[in-house]
Amino acid sequence: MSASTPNTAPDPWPHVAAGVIRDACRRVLLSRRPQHVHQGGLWEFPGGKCEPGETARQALIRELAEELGIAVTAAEPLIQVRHRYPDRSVLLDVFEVTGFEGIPEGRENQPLAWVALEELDRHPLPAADRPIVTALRLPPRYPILEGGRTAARYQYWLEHLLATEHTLIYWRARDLDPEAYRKLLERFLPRVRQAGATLMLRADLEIPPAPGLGLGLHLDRTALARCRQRPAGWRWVAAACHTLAELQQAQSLGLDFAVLSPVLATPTHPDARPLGWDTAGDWLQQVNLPVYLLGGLKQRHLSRARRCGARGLAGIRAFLPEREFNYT
Ligand SMILES: Nc1nc2c([nH]c(=O)n2[C@@H]2O[C@H](COP(=O)(O)OP(=O)(O)OP(=O)(O)O)[C@@H](O)[C@H]2O)c(=O)[nH]1
Ligand SMILES: [Mg+2]
Repeated sequence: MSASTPNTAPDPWPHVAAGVIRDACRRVLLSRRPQHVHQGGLWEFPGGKCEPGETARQALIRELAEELGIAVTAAEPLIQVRHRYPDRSVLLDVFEVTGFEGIPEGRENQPLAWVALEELDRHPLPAADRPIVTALRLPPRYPILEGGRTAARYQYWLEHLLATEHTLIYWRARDLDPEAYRKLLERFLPRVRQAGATLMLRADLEIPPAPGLGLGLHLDRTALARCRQRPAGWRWVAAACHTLAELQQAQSLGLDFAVLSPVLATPTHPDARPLGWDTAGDWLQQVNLPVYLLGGLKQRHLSRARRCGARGLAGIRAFLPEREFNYT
């Protein structure tokens, strides 16, 4: 069910709207559930069940007025999560509240806490909330470094991305031989760490993990098919997916996020049949993973991608200066 579809009972997945509210320091607001209710005593993103005939957005606005005394003026979809607890199932429709009036207070006497994203692990949340926390820690854009050919151009592109505040970058560079790839990685690492960014590495080169260095692993199709459990030691592990079965495989392995492609036609893969927005949106509803959409997308497609259920956009050309691709 999409965020704009009114809720009609009976629903095997009771629909719940929840909101991520931030303060000026980017901390998020949690409230503690009373002991006697479902998942009692745990912290949660404020919200509650949709009433019959209500959309998730309407429920969000009503619940946050009732529970916190604030008036939501703007909210964007963050992620949908379907989760089966032993005693019930829920469909959580999570929004980032980007505008509100009033000061949040516990109108139902529930304790509130403003928590930095790095501190969220200290607040026990319901199991369904894990992909929500991951989605919050991931940025909306996932640039892919590819087609640079020379070390100098790759270095220039990396600096461009870091300077434009990209904090998650896929170091793919299939046009370099493994030796050149590794050498450049050594050169990039201090810069990436200094910028507080994460560099995702190709899985086929079998570079060992180095915890604490800001590195992640991006599994291509072959690596995903071979993978039996989430590789340990990486900040993030992601998978390139092209089918619903691959998205489901990434989810069941406990990977952190996926990239789904190609959404639109793209000159880099002229033979690949684009999925289109509708199929991509349909598949995204069936998994709980944060997913980036890739393939023929431009920066202007970000809000469409998010409405479709994606965390954001991945791209090669979309994040670099256009003229950089005019060389021959
Ligand atoms: N609001 C909220 N609910 C969550 C989260 N995670 C999660 O599993 N849930 C589940 O979603 C359901 C929310 O229902 P609720 O009981 O809070 O609903 P409500 O605010 O309308 O309360 P009410 O039924 O007492 O009026 C619960 O089963 C709760 O365990 C979360 O982060 N926020
Ligand atoms: Mg509630």
